[in-house]
Amino acid sequence: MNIAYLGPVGSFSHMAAKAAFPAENLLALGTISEVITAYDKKLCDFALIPIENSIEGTVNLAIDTLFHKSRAKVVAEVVLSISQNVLVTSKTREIEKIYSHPQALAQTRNFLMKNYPQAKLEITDSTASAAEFVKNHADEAFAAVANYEAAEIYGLEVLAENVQDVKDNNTRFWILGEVAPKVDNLLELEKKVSLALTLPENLPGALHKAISVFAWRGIDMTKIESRPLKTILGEYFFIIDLVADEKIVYALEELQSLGVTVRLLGNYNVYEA
Ligand SMILES: O=C(O)C(=O)C[C@]1(C(=O)O)C=C[C@@H](O)C=C1
Repeated sequence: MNIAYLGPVGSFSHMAAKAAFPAENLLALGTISEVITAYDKKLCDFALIPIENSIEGTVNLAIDTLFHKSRAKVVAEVVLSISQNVLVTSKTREIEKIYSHPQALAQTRNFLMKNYPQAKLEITDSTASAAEFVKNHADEAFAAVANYEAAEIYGLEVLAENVQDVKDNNTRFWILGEVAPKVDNLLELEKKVSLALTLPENLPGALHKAISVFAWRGIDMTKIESRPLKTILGEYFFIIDLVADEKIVYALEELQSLGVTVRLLGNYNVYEA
């Protein structure tokens, strides 16, 4: 089986993909959009994308691409503990530029500002591509924020370790596929259902009415987030995560009668990597 993920090797997505699919063929792609497109074009059996981090929140590019450009279904979630490190080619130079994925720079913002106030922050498509870039510019005073494995893979030195601003740092990854993958090696944490709701116009209190269908049935909502519909300013869709519950089917019927458009993103098991 082929599993697409945000590469290159040594990214956190790579770690999550290895944890969920230790014996499968892993396909490193350059961007999150490319990973989703590869799945949509059936170039892989499963695709793994980062969705949300405990410090920095939703990975907007992933949610937006999934909602606006794809019909892919979420068939599993993997939660990975994230430890960020500052990687360099030489420990003796004053760092001029620090490269990383925006999520990783955000997770280490305070540490970087305090310890390298002179350094410019530069965005890359992944933490591992930052490490690769720093390796390929070994004569420059550059650093990458990336994981420990990337230091080994790209032959970089670890200048500072475990530098995220909140020590307990976790990222959720969604696995896109047609059927739930066999993930026997990981601990199952819970079962969830994720929905994307679009509210009808001209319905006062539409969001209140929509989420009340879960509240009065005692269905546990673990996340709600709005993202722009990309139509006009002030129009949104809502991502809702629920703890799996057999009453959800009735809640969906009620949403339909309210005129709420519901897309079932997935009904899946959550695993700890
Ligand atoms: O850049 C990587 O290594 C990724 O796999 C992406 C990503 C993300 O988008 O959140 C994954 C986990 C970490 O939170 C930082 C970056």
